[in-house]
Amino acid sequence: MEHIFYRLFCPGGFRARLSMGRGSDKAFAAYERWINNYRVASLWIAQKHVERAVDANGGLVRLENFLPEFVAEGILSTVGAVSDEQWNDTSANTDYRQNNISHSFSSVKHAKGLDAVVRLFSLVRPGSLNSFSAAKYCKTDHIAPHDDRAYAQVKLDSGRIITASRTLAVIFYLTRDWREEYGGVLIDLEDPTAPPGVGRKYVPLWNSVVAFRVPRYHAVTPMTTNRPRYSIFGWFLEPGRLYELYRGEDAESGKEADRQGAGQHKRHAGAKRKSGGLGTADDAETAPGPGAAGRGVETAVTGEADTLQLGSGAQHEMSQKLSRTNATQHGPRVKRQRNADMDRTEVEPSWRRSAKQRQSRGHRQNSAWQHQQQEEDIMGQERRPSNAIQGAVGGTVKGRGGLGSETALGRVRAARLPGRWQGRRKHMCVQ
Ligand SMILES: O=C(O)CCC(=O)C(=O)O
Ligand SMILES: [Fe+2]
Repeated sequence: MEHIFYRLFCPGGFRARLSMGRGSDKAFAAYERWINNYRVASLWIAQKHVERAVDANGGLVRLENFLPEFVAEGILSTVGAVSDEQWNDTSANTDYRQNNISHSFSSVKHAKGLDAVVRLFSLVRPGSLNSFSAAKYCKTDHIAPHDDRAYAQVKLDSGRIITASRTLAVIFYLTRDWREEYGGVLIDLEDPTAPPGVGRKYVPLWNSVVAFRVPRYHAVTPMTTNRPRYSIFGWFLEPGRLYELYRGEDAESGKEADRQGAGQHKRHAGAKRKSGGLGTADDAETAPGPGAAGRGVETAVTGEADTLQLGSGAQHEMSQKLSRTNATQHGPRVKRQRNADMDRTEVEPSWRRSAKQRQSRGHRQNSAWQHQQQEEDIMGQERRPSNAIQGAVGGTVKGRGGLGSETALGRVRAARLPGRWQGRRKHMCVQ
């Protein structure tokens, strides 16, 4: 309940809107032109070479000044203008019977102008399945250690359902002048240069991206300020079960890990949690933060709907209902939970529109190329899976994201995964 209380004092969009300052209408219009211009946006993102940078930096990288300043401002205005009612509560308590760990924040996938933002970040890995949302952390919000491992079942246009795994996490920070003492610090628990169990701190930096390969243990420290911490976060997925998922055997070791540390996350033990519930339709708006971490096998069984989005050009869509399986993997000594929520990324309409416009203007080739490219990317994977993916789909292969990272995991002192999504409960964030 504590986090709900603090959200009452977590000022929202009004202030963010002002942040564009004088002439903000003009600036915002320029932002809208930029973000809706596929060629400009895709070239900009492409020259960031995010994945190359991730690999060159041991699996996690921070890229500063990621977007043109006025674009970052425009995104902050867009996210800041999301109303309190639109933010979805994304929280759970530590509850070993429910196999939950502590996390809380607010998230939203669909709001005015947000589709364009989500679409922009899909360009980090064009033509791939992805799932992005906006996040807002208020005082006491946090995420306990987790590794983001998760599956999603994706229904292709052909009707075939494939399982996909998160493989790359991307977070874009909208935090001006943030200070460590405000909390909300990202801790990379697998940085080889950091003391074991302590990790490396990434104080959220305005207009920066942190990207890392999944799985990778990390956490967000509890917020101590009423200043909202806004971000865009999400994952790219690849076909196949590319790592093992938790099966529940390690619940006891998770308890042990909990005893050993990360005690600050227990502060939310009193929060209300929807008991045993699977995701509701509204959970689709709830972003898959902590590892959809927990979104578990139950969901798959019940076959809840989900839609993921194809990155890049955007004319093509996976407008599918997905029955969802989500779970994440833990190494030894790791607490894990599973729960249900949904993660629906609708197709971005405006680029699709502009594609049509381009076609009607005789620029067919460009948009047709994008469409075909995406279709080949996904369908090709479906028709001609790599050996790794074939094996993974068969459920026998530990993919590159799996327990191969056991060495690193061994250094994680206390790792617990976030818990059950709370579903419909909305936030009250007032000025
Ligand atoms: O916002 C961050 O710094 C990390 C968020 C995160 O780990 C998540 O949403 O799973
Ligand atoms: Fe995460």
